[in-house]
Amino acid sequence: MTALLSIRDLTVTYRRDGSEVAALNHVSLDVSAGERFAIIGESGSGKSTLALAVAGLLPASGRIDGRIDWFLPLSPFGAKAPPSVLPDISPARGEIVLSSLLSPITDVGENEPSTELPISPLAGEMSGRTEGGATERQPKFTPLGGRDIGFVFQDPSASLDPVMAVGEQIAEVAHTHLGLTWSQSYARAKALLERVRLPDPDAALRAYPHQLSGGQKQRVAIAAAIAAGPKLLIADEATSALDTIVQAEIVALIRQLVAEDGMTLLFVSHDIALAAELAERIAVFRHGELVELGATAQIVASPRHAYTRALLDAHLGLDAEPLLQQSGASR
Ligand SMILES: Nc1ncnc2c1ncn2[C@@H]1O[C@H](COP(=O)(O)OP(=O)(O)OP(=O)(O)O)[C@@H](O)[C@H]1O
Repeated sequence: MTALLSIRDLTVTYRRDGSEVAALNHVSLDVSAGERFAIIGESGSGKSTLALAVAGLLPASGRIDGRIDWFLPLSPFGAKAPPSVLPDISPARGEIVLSSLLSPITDVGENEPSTELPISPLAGEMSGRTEGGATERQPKFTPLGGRDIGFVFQDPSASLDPVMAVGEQIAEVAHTHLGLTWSQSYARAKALLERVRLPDPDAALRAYPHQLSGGQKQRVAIAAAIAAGPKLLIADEATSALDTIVQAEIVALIRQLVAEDGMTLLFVSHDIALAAELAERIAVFRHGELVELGATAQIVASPRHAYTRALLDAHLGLDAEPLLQQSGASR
């Protein structure tokens, strides 16, 4: 499988009240294009930090070291993002590198003359390490939140604008990132509301978030996240606030949308059962460290790390059958 994302030696430290909190410690992993990849671990293990770092959404208090390399196909809408919507990545916070045409940087010279690439690996470099005195470069291209990366957060009430009709919120993504007219954008918003199976999409277009249930709001948030056709969908505890039945519906919806649109999924959850249901591979985090990474079947059937075993045991103690069935069904 072709890599979409390569993370190398990623370390994230937050500054808080004059002290430093290590959230991620020298994490390296690859995510393949088109795979469903889960990140699991207990609260505080660094899952959200990894998701935010990948999306370029870490808060200013987060210091990032290491590399995140992207292997994205070129956007037909131009390589340069409007500066106002660039993710918040400051030059001192690590290095994010983009390669194009789904070719790893090392392969660029072999497959395509780099002079013919609209975006060269160098031009795609987001920022240099300035603290060590290296040359600072202006951001020229970065995977763009909303266009290349769709992000679904745990709480849709916090991610949706309470005073904007949901149709407008979805249409705005399409208008901004796809260059559609407003009427085309609203047509796309309606089609997306149908795809996420909101009852009466016409009425839903004009609804405000407070008029929808928690599950319906999360469906709207998912519609907005995929409105520009991102390559990567990140769902960070996107079902955790929902009751079990709605949770299962949303997981099924995410699985379907990811398959239909050929997206890569980064599914962040504290729930190993949900992860096993959805993901092809699972990465287990503890205290900011990647302790185990493997195919879902291997993780569930023969975990190598005691911590993974403990997570499984904790789940099995509550509800043994579904996890095993779900992991079997996921393959
Ligand atoms: N903005 C922040 N400022 C300071 N420390 C933070 C910040 N965000 C996270 N942390 C700390 O970083 C560590 C990792 O947090 P993170 O939210 O990534 O973990 P998590 O596994 O996603 O947990 P949860 O499931 O509870 O969100 C924790 O110790 C947390 O307290």
